Amino acid sequence: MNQPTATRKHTALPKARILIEALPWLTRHHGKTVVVKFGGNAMVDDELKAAFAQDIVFLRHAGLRPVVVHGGGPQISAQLDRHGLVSEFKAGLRVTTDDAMDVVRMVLAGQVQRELVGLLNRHGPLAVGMTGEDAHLMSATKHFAEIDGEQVDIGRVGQITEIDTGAVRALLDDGRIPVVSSIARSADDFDEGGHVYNVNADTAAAALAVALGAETLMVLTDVEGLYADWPHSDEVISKLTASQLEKLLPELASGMVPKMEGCLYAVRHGVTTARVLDGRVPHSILLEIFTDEGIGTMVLPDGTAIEDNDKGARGDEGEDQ
Ligand SMILES: Nc1ncnc2c1ncn2[C@@H]1O[C@H](COP(=O)(O)OP(=O)(O)O)[C@@H](O)[C@H]1O
Ligand SMILES: CC(=O)N[C@@H](CCC(=O)OP(=O)(O)O)C(=O)O
Repeated sequence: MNQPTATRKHTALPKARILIEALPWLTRHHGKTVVVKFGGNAMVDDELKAAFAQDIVFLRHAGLRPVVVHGGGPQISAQLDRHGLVSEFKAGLRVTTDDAMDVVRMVLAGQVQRELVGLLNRHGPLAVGMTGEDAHLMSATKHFAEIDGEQVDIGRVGQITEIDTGAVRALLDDGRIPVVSSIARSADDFDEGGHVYNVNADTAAAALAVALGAETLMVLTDVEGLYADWPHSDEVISKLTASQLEKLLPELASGMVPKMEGCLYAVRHGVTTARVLDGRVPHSILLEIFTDEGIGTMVLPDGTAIEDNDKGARGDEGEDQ
């Protein structure tokens, strides 16, 4: 009779330790806003998406204010393909014709966002989906890609000019979880209304994190973090400062460009840490936050001490050093 009780107590100890490890983090971040970008490449299967939703709901119940910005690049490409439209990227951004824009909007707002809202709301009436068009959340003008010093027209790709955080803040104050699709309303004078722009989701997440005065930006993708010498090596850079990242930017390729530019912009404009995490690892958000090990790449503002092999410093996010 006594034996099973003793065994139960014993096996519960590591779980209790994990919760205790999280206590300082929870205390410090209570009430803080965290923007989490869920990349299309990280939405590998239903189990991972459900685990992502659980992590976000956990953050919300732990007293944080999570905001989700989602991607959907591969999902858009698949749908364009079904419509017989080709996917072309320049400087990491999708060349977006007017026809492609309809598909982008349909997939992001009508498919990916709806699925995430549904998964989050399995846990209660928490998530509310919106795009940058709603309540003027994101306004944008036409963005030209810079390639070899030239400004290249890549269609209906937008550059965010203004963010009105009113609706997102109201939802957060109401205990909801905003789920944002990276489509912006046009702020161009020649557009008489109704026109929208396709904004890279990493860029949108970083801009929203800054506008909300978020504590943390987390970017979930399909690699372990920022590789030092991609594609030749899989050595992940675990921590780097804004200046160190700035020096690396010209060497980065494809989807990592807007991702790391976004992280740099965020930490240069008041966000305390920006992290790139492997979204293919189930519960990567909770692992990063609630254990001392930490995974992925952390970008810190300049002037923050980076102590290698200091696991405690990871958990503490470096602010207090
Ligand atoms: N230095 C680098 N470190 C890691 N990944 C890199 C690097 N440079 C380019 N990449 C590429 O960037 C991809 C992630 O960007 P992207 O495909 O846009 O993902 P997401 O859909 O999550 O936004 C990786 O899968 C990898 O192919
Ligand atoms: C302008 C531009 O490139 N927009 C992206 C928007 C979606 C996105 O960014 O999705 P991921 O985060 O999954 O890559 C696109 O059309 O693919």
